[in-house]
Amino acid sequence: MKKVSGCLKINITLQRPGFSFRINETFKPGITGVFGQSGAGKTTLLQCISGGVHPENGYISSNGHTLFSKSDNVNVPSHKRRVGYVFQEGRLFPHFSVRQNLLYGTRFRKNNNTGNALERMTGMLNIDHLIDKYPGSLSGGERQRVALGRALLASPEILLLDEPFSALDQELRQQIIPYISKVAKHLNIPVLIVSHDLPDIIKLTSRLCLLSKGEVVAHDHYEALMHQQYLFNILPAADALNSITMEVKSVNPEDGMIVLNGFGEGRRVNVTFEPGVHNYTRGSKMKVFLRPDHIVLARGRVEGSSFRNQLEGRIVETFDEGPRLLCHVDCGFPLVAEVSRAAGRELELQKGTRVFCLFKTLALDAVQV
Ligand SMILES: Nc1ncnc2c1ncn2[C@@H]1O[C@H](COP(=O)(O)OP(=O)(O)OP(=O)(O)O)[C@@H](O)[C@H]1O
Repeated sequence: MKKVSGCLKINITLQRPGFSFRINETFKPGITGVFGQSGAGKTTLLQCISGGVHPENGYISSNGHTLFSKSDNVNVPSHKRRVGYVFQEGRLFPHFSVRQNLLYGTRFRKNNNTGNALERMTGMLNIDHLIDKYPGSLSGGERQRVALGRALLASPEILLLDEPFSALDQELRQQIIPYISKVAKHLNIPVLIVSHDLPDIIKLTSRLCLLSKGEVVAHDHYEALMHQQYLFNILPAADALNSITMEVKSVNPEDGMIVLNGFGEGRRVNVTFEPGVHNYTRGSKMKVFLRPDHIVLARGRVEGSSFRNQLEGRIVETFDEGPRLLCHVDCGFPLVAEVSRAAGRELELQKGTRVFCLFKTLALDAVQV
């Protein structure tokens, strides 16, 4: 696949009855997760990039090429933009077989290794057995995988994925996620993913663009956004996840347990793994995910319990979220814990309170980075 490296620059406005869209952002090569409540303008953003919707003012450029410019009267038609667009429901050509749909994706390829690329793609997405079928006889998940393959085979300069995982079961998501990640790295192009599934997105990227009422309210790394109140105005608190980068300190295959080191002694976290399925080596980096409502806060260490992880820290901020209280805890690295307001009151949890964050190893989800 040809390596291209370039930014997607967008500075546009668009007016609809009751909705103003205004965006001035640069998307670097790599994956950016696009989040926002329903009607925030996520699909409008993707459609402006693909050429399906025309902004009223401004410009869009990709890798230094102008796709749209009001002042220069440029508006490259959709089919001439090197944009791969994968929709929630796939949108394949119904009268084409899977093979023909995939080959349609190769029409812009300049080299002649189409057959190899097709074979690699079908193997990777587990669709080789479907190659002679027609979209009408495929399941939603199968259609989605073919649509993804078709978009990638076109060697796009920009890849847009609109809710790409929603039709896939958990197993297929886990298969495709690393593949999307690998492709994004290899192609080195901007990839924008609209998804409501935060855990899947932050396994792919930590870069998020948050939209609200047609405007970008934040474009930053998830770890930084996690500690901003406005993330919780957009995301339900239950969807938020702690994401911590740690290092493997020791591996114990007998117990299926790895010990990870955070920052400094005493900041160790135990994670389970399946020996034989995953191989971890000392010193490798891991990303650990932990839901705020899977953390128990205690005023002291709890003896004689099954909690393998008890991290001491201090509350740096609290946020009222209706019946819940979000506590931002500094325990060498930042953690957000969610408790009921009643529990917060009884334990007198407030800024400065010393607490222990307790969580089971099984509450953690870890991926190698
Ligand atoms: N073709 C259209 N004509 C007029 N208004 C539209 C059109 N398409 C979308 N809108 C409006 O533009 C706004 C943004 O819509 P958009 O589809 O971009 O939101 P979204 O963030 O993708 O929402 P969702 O998560 O529900 O898909 C909404 O107020 C929507 O009603």
